[in-house]
Amino acid sequence: MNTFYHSTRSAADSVTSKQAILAGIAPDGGLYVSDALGETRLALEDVCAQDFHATARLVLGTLLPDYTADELASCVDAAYGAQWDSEAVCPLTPLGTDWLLELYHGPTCAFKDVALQMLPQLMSVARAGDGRKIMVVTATSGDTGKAALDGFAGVEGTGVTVFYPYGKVSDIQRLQMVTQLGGNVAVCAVRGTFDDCQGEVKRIFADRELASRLAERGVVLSSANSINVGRLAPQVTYYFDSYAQLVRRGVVRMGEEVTFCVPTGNFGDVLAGYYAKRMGLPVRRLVVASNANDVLTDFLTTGTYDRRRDFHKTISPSMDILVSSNLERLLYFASKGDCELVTSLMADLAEKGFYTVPERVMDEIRSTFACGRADDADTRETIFDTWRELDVLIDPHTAVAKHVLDALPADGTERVCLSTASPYKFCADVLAALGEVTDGMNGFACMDALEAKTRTAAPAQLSGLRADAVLHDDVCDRERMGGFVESACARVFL
Ligand SMILES: N[C@@H](CCOP(=O)(O)O)C(=O)O
Repeated sequence: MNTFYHSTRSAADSVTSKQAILAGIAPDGGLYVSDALGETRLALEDVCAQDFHATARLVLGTLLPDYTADELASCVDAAYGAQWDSEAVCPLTPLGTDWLLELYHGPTCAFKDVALQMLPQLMSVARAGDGRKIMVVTATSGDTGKAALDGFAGVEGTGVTVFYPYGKVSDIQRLQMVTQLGGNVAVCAVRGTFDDCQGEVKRIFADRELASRLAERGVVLSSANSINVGRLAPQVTYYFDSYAQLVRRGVVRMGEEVTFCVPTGNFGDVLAGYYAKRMGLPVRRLVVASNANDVLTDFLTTGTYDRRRDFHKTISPSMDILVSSNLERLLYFASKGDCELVTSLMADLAEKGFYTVPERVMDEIRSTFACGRADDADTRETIFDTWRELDVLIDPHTAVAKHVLDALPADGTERVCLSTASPYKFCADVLAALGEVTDGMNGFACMDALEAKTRTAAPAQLSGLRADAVLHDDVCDRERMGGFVESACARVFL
């Protein structure tokens, strides 16, 4: 057996990437990592000469080595087909003197589709011949939820349960989730924050009694969040592919370094950029852009990660996160695989609410990562200026990243701003940022007004929501989430 992945908190037990994907999270609460990361560097000449699909096969073949080439080829074809409204999948377009990497051309209009059109394919291959059924339990601050629902709806042998924070996602994000069709889906709002949802989902994964009750029915739990390596690996593709687009446009010479700026919440997206760098992509800087929930900016500046702070509800809700799960993977790699250190830092976070990282590890992190923040006023101003000066309509998360990028001193590299969602998912706040009065207007009135003002068109899958019935109206407290998952398993699988 090709043993390849182990927990960030212990290297004692290894599993294949298929097993890691089915499990979602390691039994000790750590995240699955591979010490082979960086051993195989992708040939840039190949990457620059091929399309997104071929690069996806190359990236996944490197990170998930126990999948066969044929298995990956059919996963890639199924994940990146006609459900995308751009043949390029993730096109790169000019943004003034920088570049916009448009990651929202998939079925749910957010970057999560890149991985969540793929994860169900990877899981189906991994569970072939395994009679167990999988309930994919997902916490979302707005985008992952719908992308997971869309990806897993109707997939044989799997179910998907999504928890989102009540009143803390945009109107359109909520409607995308609560109108989801499918006999294997469940959606529930939670009175609390995304961190409450994610924290409880992790506790549910660790609940041995629940696991044994579900096992009696042949059900196991897994994750569609970026804690699952099957979520993370597909996101590496667009870093390589965007670099290839820059080379093909003639603005970057092969081998020349590039800077990426990433709107960041759970740290999965920017970590995928770090994986790309370790796999040979010439990256000068990965810039972590935060909104007013700037725990990562403070961490990268001071070396102390401190979640004991006020939570801010912002106009970039998908980033309203104070516990960025994937930072644990970066700590593992930056400490050169020090599981003991990672375990003690995570224990400090759980018990004291903060941890401080040794300076040598911070030096390693800072050699690649930069950071910055944008509050809501900065975000609105950036949406307004970008539209007025560049004729480019961007969503609030992208605006956070653009604000941070604009504030950085130029470093001579070409710079790519990751655009993580369609502005129409946040039409009320985008319309208001453009100077329009939105009082008393619902999401669809704002959508119509935004189309009229900007002469752009809302994606059909968002404007079509107005005709869809609300199918999921459950709301619960954090303590009831485990019970909700168990009932969902009973309904979906029995
Ligand atoms: N920003 C996310 C939060 C979950 O992050 P993930 O990448 O780990 O799924 C969201 O929009 O749900």
